[in-house]
Amino acid sequence: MFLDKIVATKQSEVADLSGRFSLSESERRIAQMPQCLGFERAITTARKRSVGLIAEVKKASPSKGLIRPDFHPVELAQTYASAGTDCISVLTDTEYFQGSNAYLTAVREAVNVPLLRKDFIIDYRQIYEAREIGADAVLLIAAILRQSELSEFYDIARSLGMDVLVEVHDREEMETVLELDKATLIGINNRNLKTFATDLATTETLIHLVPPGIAVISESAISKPEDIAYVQAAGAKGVLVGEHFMRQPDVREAVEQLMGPVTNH
Ligand SMILES: O=C(O)c1ccccc1NCC(=O)[C@H](O)[C@H](O)COP(=O)(O)O
Repeated sequence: MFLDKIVATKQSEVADLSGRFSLSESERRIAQMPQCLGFERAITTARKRSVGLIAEVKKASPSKGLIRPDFHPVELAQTYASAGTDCISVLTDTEYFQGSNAYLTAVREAVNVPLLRKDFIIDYRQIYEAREIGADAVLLIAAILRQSELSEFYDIARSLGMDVLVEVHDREEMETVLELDKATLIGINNRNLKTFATDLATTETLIHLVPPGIAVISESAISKPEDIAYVQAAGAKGVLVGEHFMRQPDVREAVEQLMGPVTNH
């Protein structure tokens, strides 16, 4: 299964990271960094439109291969920022998405928009690394973590001042996350990470399980205003969009066409 392959790659990357990671050194460097920008606040209470937008900087993917050959992460992030994007997701995985930690750091220096490190976190050291490279939030994927790991990693991220987007794709994952009673921001991924099949109805089916007070982001396979209307009607407070924007020559226009004008909510 492809997700197992990704996790195996992450295990070898983490083995490498472990060799150069010092907790005390990382804590010392983080203590000297500015505070994180409020990712969750930006996509929920402070969002610029009735549906919040996390726009993704994504060069390639396992399901689609190379998506944007002419790829300039900083320019893309600046365009997203000027188009009124609430948050930006930057893929840092190299092997499968042709992303990079350096892209996130460069984007951090160029825009004043909260940033999500989009990667496959399986070890606490990756959370410290996320903070050090400039992330304001991390993604925790329920499909690849035990409940105890979700809990531990959630607490570590929060202790470092970052917000957490906890991602689920099915009922069992949602129940695991809700039972934990920590997540205030849940991403429902419309893409099955094991088969790559996408279905927006995933958001509509799972959102019914979410109690009030938890904001839901509908992730993946969103490309039309009707898709936005559909997940909004289901109850999503925001969307995460990558491939659709990456395939457009004029990204700013694509954001405006998909999301409509900024209304400051
Ligand atoms: O995008 C993939 O092919 C993929 C495959 C395996 C694991 C994760 C994958 N994508 C991560 C994401 O969740 C998306 O990048 C994100 O939700 C944006 O989706 P989209 O708008 O469809 O690019």
